[in-house]
Amino acid sequence: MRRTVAAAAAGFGLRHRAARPRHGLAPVPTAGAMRHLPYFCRGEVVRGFGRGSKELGIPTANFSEQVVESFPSDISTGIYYGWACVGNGDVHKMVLSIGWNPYYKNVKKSVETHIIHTFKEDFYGEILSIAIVGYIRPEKNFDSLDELISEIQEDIAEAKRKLDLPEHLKLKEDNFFKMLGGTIVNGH
Ligand SMILES: Cc1cc2nc3c(=O)[nH]c(=O)nc-3n(C[C@H](O)[C@H](O)[C@H](O)COP(=O)(O)O)c2cc1C
Ligand SMILES: Nc1ncnc2c1ncn2[C@@H]1O[C@H](COP(=O)(O)OP(=O)(O)O)[C@@H](O)[C@H]1O
Ligand SMILES: [Mg+2]
Repeated sequence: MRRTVAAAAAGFGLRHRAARPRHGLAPVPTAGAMRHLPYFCRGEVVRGFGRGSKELGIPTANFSEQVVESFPSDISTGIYYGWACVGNGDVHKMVLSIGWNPYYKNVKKSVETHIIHTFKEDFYGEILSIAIVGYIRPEKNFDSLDELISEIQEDIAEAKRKLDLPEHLKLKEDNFFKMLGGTIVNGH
């Protein structure tokens, strides 16, 4: 497993210290999120509750419990963005949710990646590789499913914009994504 490059992460953190202010709320501190970035991870895609595609229209590739537990225990729950590839496929932009999905009151923590790309078919059982490069916001509860969906759509728009910045684009080319069929980390 590749972890934080301290110097890069420190500079990164200063520029991204505050989450975007929404609904007039003050930005929240994000030290617990940024300290670990960029964070690289690989693992098998497993089944979740099947809500992403059916209820939200936004599928999320869920990591196994073992991979979830391999994340740093002090990484902030919340919504992140970065890069992802399935197997040895192309690298795409992604948004990621880490936590308990308060709208659904999940009992187990999940780490779920929505890849900003249209796939022809599901890829359960495949190896998903991700580089988490930035933090967007904490997880929230919502009064309705429509509010959750529109917030996720905003996250996707923000991720698309941010990932076009040169400091993020360079991670798309990282050697981590070039180890085709190479070492699988996190025990998978
Ligand atoms: C970008 C993004 C943001 C999300 N934000 C929230 C959130 O604020 N609150 C929440 O309860 N769930 C949030 N989720 C998680 C969804 O509720 C979850 O992906 C959905 O329930 C699908 O779960 P499943 O994979 O088990 O089917 C988010 C997911 C994504 C991809
Ligand atoms: N763009 C995408 N991003 C993430 N997963 C996708 C995407 N397109 C198709 N999928 C497939 O959809 C599955 C996720 O759908 P979802 O409804 O969240 O089910 P689950 O609850 O089993 O995670 C992924 O495991 C993957 O096989
Ligand atoms: Mg899912």
